[in-house]
Amino acid sequence: MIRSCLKASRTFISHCPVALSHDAVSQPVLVRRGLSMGLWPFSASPRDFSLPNASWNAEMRQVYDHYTALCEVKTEDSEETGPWHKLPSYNRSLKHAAGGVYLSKLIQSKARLFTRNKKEYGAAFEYVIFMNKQEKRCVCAFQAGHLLEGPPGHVHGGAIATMIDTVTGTLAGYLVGPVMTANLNINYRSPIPLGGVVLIHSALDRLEGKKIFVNCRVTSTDESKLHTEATALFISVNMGHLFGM
Ligand SMILES: CCCCCCCC/C=C\CCCCCCCC(=O)SCCNC(=O)CCNC(=O)[C@H](O)C(C)(C)COP(=O)(O)OP(=O)(O)OC[C@H]1O[C@@H](n2cnc3c(N)ncnc32)[C@H](O)[C@@H]1OP(=O)(O)O
Repeated sequence: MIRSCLKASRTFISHCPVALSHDAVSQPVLVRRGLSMGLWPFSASPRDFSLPNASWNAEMRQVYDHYTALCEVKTEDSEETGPWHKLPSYNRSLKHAAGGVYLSKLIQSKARLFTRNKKEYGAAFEYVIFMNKQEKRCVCAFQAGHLLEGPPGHVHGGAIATMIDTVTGTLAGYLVGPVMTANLNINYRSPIPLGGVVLIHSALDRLEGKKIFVNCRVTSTDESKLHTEATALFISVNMGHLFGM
C-alpha cells in the first residue's frame, strides 16, 4: 500500500509542479519574475491530512478501508497495482508566492489551503480522495465537522460547494495540470447531517482545448440517497496566471 500511495503522490505531484507542505525544507530556489519556488520543494515529512485520525467515525473508516483495499489490488498481467490511488493532502500548495501586489510576507507565511486550515482533528473538513486515472474519475469520503454548520444540525451549502470545488478541481488538476474554476453549478437535493459521512463522486465529462468539463454527485455512502449534484468547468492555466505574469 505504501508503494502505491507513494506512486500516486508522485503522479499527482508531477501534475502539480509546486504542490508541497508549508513545512517543506528549503532547497535550491528558482527565482523568476517575482515567483520563487524550491526546485525540489517537498518536505521529507509533510503532514498528510487525508490519513485516518481519531475523529473519523466508523463509517468514514469503512469507506477508507474499502477504497484502500482497491488501491492494493494487483492487476492480472503485472506486478503493478490497480487503477485506484489514494491522494495525499497537504495544507499548502505553494511555499513561496513572492509575486503579487497584495501578497505581504505575513500573508505568504501564514497562507493555508482553505480545507486544511484547522489543526484540530474533526472540526471542519475531514476528507480523503481516491483517484481512478484509468476511468478519469475519483471518489472522496467527506466527514463534515461541527464548524461547518449551516441550517441547524446540517452542513452549510458553502462548505458543500467548497468540497465539490476541491474534488472536481483535484480531478481536473490530476488529469491535465494546473487549473482554475471558471464555472460551478450546484443543485442541492437533500441536506447533509453534520458529523455525517458522504461520498463525493466526480468524473470527467469532456476536454475541449483548455476547457475541462467535470460532473459531480454527492451521495450517502451506500449511494441510495442523492444529496447534491454539480457540474464544473475548469480552465488550464500557467502558474504565472496567478502572479500577473
Ligand atoms: C493554479 C493552481 C495551482 C495548483 C496547485 C496544486 C495544489 C493542489 C492542492 C489542492 C487541490 C485543491 C483543488 C482546489 C481547486 C479549487 C480551484 C479554485 O477554486 S480556483 C479559484 C476560483 N476561480 C477563479 O478565481 C478564476 C477566476 N477566473 C480566471 O482566472 C479566468 O477567467 C480563467 C482562468 C478561468 C479563464 O481565463 P483565461 O484567460 O485563461 O481563458 P479565457 O480565454 O477567458 O477562456 C478560455 C475558454 O473558456 C471559456 N470560459 C471562461 N470562463 C468561462 C465561464 N465562466 N463559463 C463558460 N465558459 C468560460 C471561454 O469562453 C473560452 O472558451 P473558448 O476557448 O473561446 O471556447
